Amino acid sequence: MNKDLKEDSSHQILLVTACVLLKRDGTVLIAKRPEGRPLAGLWEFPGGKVDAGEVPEAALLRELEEELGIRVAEQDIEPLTFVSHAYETFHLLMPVYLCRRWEGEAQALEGQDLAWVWPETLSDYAMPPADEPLKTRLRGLLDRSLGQGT
Ligand SMILES: Nc1nc2c([nH]c(=O)n2[C@@H]2O[C@H](COP(=O)(O)OP(=O)(O)OP(=O)(O)O)[C@@H](O)[C@H]2O)c(=O)[nH]1
Repeated sequence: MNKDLKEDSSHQILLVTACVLLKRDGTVLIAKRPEGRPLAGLWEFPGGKVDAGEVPEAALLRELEEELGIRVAEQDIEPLTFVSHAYETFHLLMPVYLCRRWEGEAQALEGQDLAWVWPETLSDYAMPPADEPLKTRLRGLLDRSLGQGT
């Protein structure tokens, strides 16, 4: 373990779930964090913190309903990748799921801007530092996942 990792180990791990909602046309949903919140103005994948006593999948389904008003069944989310990123004051551990089927139309229920974007254009959007590696990784992951025809 290098020195930086050791120092980071004193930080609290924050477990946050995120979702790549993928439409049939190949676009994915990103949401802009509203003013007044940390990292305001940055685009991110829908999701949020896992509450104490909650399992990540339940947290994700709850957040998707609260933030976007869509209902997702647990069997319709699948693990896609994860992010492990050291922020100044906490260490983010973020499982990222893929979802291709949901009920309802995504609405901005928390005052956030929403955008359906092509994965290859994610680099045009300012995202939190933790999401930077996802911008390039996602395209390959989605190609592979769709190639499986699941
Ligand atoms: N949902 C989500 N959170 C992300 C992403 N990238 C990233 O760094 N985060 C960080 O993960 C944390 C999620 O916190 P949040 O404030 O959205 O969680 P929440 O919806 O439960 O908010 P709350 O504290 O108001 O209940 C924030 O520190 C946010 O910056 C991402 O792509 N999606």
